[in-house]
Amino acid sequence: MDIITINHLVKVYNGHKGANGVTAIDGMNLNVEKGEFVGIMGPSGSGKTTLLNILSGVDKATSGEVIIDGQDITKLTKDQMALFRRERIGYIFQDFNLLDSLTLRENIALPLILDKQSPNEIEDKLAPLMQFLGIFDLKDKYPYHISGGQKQRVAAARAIVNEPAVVLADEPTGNLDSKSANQLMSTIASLNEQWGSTILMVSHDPFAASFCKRIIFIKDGNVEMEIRPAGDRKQFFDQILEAQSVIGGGRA
Ligand SMILES: Nc1ncnc2c1ncn2[C@@H]1O[C@H](COP(=O)(O)OP(=O)(O)OP(=O)(O)O)[C@@H](O)[C@H]1O
Repeated sequence: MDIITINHLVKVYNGHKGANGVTAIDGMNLNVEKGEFVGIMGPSGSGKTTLLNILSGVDKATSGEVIIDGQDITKLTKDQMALFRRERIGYIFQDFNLLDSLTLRENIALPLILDKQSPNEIEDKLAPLMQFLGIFDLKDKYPYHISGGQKQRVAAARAIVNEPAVVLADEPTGNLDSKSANQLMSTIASLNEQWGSTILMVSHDPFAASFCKRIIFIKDGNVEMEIRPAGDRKQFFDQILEAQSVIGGGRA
């Protein structure tokens, strides 16, 4: 079952009033199935951020359809989109965006509190998730009391606590050393494999991308090619490097 269906998506920046704008997305078609872990790669300027911004409703498509969990988000008003985003989309950001004045438990519960769920409902969702991620014993601590790796797991828990249709991750390993990047990607992969979350991740980093189950390479605002692992993760890493050498996609 598709959880994301993108049909003939076009995004032109500054194309109004007869001006020739910049075409960032150029008639893209793309499907993501429920439970997939998809990486989006491509050279600088190929349209990755624009695609993520449209999926998250930060930016409006110029034309085309973007159907997430049965809803064409291009048809939503600003307020409807804000609600849809809060209820149906989870995010993992580069800098985690945890709130220092809240405990870890409160940080994770925030989407549920905003959704006005009862304390019992919230507890029922939080406890198994925190246990799964190995952060249950830290629940009453504050972000400045815990390590970077633990912060990542709290951010991952917050991204999926309200069972979003899809989790969007934007360069999640961008600021991390290689050990932390490995830990974060293992956590994200376990959310996908064991918790069943659908994840779409934009990354320049072949190591991070090697945890994905499918990688879509975009170029000039369109899907150029896609690859799936032919063997283990090391082999997939080599496949990614090879694909990048064909179309470009390292940090320009
Ligand atoms: N707000 C904007 N106004 C005008 N043009 C824009 C805007 N944002 C992006 N663009 C252009 O759209 C194209 C796609 O940009 P985008 O940021 O989506 O690429 P990207 O693949 O995410 O690049 P990077 O890997 O460098 O982050 C580029 O030509 C860029 O210059």
